[in-house]
Amino acid sequence: MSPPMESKKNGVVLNAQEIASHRSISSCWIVIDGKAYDVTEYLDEHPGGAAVLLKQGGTKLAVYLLNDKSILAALLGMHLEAEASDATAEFRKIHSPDILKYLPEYACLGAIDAAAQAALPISNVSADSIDKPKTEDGANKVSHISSIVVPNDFEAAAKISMPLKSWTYISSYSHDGSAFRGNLASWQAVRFRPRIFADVRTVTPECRILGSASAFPFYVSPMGQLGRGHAVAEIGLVRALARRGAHGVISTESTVKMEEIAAAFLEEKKKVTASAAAENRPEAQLHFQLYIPADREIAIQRIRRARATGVFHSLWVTVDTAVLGKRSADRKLQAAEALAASPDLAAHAERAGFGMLSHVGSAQLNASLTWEDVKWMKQEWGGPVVLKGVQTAEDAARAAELGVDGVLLSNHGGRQMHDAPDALTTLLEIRTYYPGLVDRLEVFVDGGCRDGADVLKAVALGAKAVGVGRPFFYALAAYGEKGVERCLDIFADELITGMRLVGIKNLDEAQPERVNASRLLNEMWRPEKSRL
Ligand code: HEM
Ligand SMILES: Cc1cc2nc3c(=O)[nH]c(=O)nc-3n(C[C@H](O)[C@H](O)[C@H](O)COP(=O)(O)O)c2cc1C
Repeated sequence: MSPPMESKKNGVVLNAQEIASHRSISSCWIVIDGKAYDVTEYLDEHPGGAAVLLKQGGTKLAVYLLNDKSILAALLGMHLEAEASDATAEFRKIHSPDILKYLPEYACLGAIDAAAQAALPISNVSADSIDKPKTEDGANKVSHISSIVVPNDFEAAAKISMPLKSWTYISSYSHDGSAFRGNLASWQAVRFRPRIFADVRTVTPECRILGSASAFPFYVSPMGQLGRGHAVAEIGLVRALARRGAHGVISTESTVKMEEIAAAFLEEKKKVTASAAAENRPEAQLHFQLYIPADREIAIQRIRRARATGVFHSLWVTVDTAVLGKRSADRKLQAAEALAASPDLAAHAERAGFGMLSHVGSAQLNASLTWEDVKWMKQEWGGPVVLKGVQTAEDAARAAELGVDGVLLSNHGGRQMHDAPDALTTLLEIRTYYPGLVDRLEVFVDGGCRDGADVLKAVALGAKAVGVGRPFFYALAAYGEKGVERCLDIFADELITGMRLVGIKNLDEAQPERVNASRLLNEMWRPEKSRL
């Protein structure tokens, strides 16, 4: 990206009229937080597409520093409705607070003065401005939370309550969804072998995750951009976790600053500590998920910031994202949005399905990582490290050799390599070819788990805990933090009922013979048969 002509304006105070005149594909300026940015050269690189930026051209995004509005509301326990008319709210609910770092320095044209700021029109274009197709029966009311009884019920509620673009972001998968569907199917391919006469009046699903007590062997997976679901965003999530004594992993791409998430979590935890201690319940715990950007310095700063909060127990480094997977549904929407925005964007719309367009820019991800990088990450963090997105037994074994504390077998919810294995099959691979490995490091699985009882299947096969993603995003989107609490309750209830019906009093009794995984074993990779 070469510096545009306007960069020479750097440092000069710009007036409103001048800014307002830059709203085309050949020159597009936007104002964020009292500063003008020339995003002309960024139009083609913006992972959210050119159309959304062009629609903001020549206007100001009147930035409330996110913390002022949505966080305050969250802390006060208010349910703040998303502000459809304020583009800043749109900007903030999609992007992590650090996002402007990805614009090159020369894109910042400089501060604008108060008079110019006041004279500029406020953008009121929503980033979610694409109309939703009408539902078949025309019903568009989210049902009462009491009608949500299984995790999948949240999906329908979220679909009704969310704008199409945000809904697509959460529900989509890469390519045609074969890994996504494989994940869902894998859980049903394993059956229980229930035992009778086990006196299951009292059962406990408590366990330890990386040395820290957990009420359940499941946790909320890291998901970026929770602000797109609900104004309470990550704050609502961690407050619900604190109240239920559950574990959750916080994404690098969170819409709220990690320090604010940590503070809200601590505050809520303080309120419930006494009752947790009285009932002898484990306390909630947060972990931090790290995307490693191309610039190692940025990664190190991120790790240090996370560590400095003193809240995150472990670091989960995502290793399945050398580049972003091909998210077909998002790409189609971006193309449609560009075409609808302006005929000038036809060429852009055609390119939206390829390359950098509709991908996270290369600066955010890092395609050059090798096993060597594990050393500095471990050193920087200085606590438990988990590799998130391991997909073969060999890589899990290599991680153990390097002294990594855990591996999460995952295909990113079917959002990365579209023909990737499901986590349960990879777990079977580990048990078959490296039988001692589950005792050398903690093995986690995620992808497609939609039933609390299913968690027990993974534990029986040697997993420490199961990550659950989309159901919690949907729950938050449809019902705010109350939805997250209900989703946790549903998973816990199903798990405990499952333990009783299978005849398991505690998780030590969840051993491989309690499940029949023959169908998945049939599909497992067998080197002796694969040699060509
Ligand atoms: C000018 C500064 C901006 C930068 C540097 C920027 C950067 C990015 C980046 C890196 C992403 C990838 C997702 C992420 O990591 O968060 C993204 C996605 C997106 N951005 Fe921006 N953005 C900017 C402005 C805007 C504005 C003003 C809007 C509209 C209000 C917008 C709307 C979107 C949308 C809709 C997505 C797609 C999210 C998805 O569906 O995956 N962006 N942007
Ligand atoms: C909307 C969405 C956002 C996600 N964001 C991240 C992320 O920021 N970092 C990450 O490592 N994984 C991310 N993931 C992957 C999840 O952590 C997890 O691996 C996956 O969702 C599990 O599959 P499930 O949604 O079927 O339960 C995301 C998944 C979804 C659905």
